[in-house]
Amino acid sequence: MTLVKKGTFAERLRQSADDVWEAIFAHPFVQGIKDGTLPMERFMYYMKQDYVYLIEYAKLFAIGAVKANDLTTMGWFASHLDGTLNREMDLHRQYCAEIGVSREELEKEQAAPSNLAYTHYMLSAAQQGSIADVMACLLPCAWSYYEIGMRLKEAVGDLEGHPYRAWIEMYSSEGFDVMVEESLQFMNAFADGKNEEELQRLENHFIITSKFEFMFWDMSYYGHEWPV
Ligand SMILES: Cc1ncc(C[n+]2csc(CCO)c2C)c(N)n1
Repeated sequence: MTLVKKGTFAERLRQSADDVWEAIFAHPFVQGIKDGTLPMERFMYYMKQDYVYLIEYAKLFAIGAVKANDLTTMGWFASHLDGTLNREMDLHRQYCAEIGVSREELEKEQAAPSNLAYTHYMLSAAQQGSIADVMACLLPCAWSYYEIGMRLKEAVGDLEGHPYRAWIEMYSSEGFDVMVEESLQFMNAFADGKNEEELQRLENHFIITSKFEFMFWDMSYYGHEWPV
């Protein structure tokens, strides 16, 4: 299940945020997806917020492509920019179409405070930093979803008739593990040769974006909106 190799920088990152990740796995929103008990109305709120999140998140792949030092890396970021916009977001468009929420309505969704803070933190760190900063911010998003997807699929077993089947299948699908594994390899390569101060900055990005992942689940479950 774990893709991380011992002694790598990625392992250091994973360990440094382990308590945050455990809180994510135990969160009632994630547990509710697993049991199928999460109210569909909360799930749809999450999907709409996630849709506008992904538009901003996808820009990190674009920044990564600009900051890449070779064509293989540039191509990897470009292909995931395409994948996010045209495949992952299709899942959201499909769920929304099923309950009568149009594409236009999805695009008009206003980001809630935690959502806006999360994407702005990543975009600022990515723009100011190197490709290593871009990857440290991107990683918790893809990697934590991979671990959630694997845990949920294992716990649920047969997904037939499960209300969140498409969601669980997307994040536990083959191909997604490849994406995460490649991200870890890039992270280790980008961290190579960096001094301790730089590594700590990357670790800090990883911990903060992991905490934002928790906040995204929390916001989706409790509906933390703008106070006025
Ligand atoms: C808040 C939030 N965090 C993580 C993901 C998952 N995710 C976003 S982009 C990507 C990689 C490939 O497109 C993955 C796995 C999400 N949807 N929403």
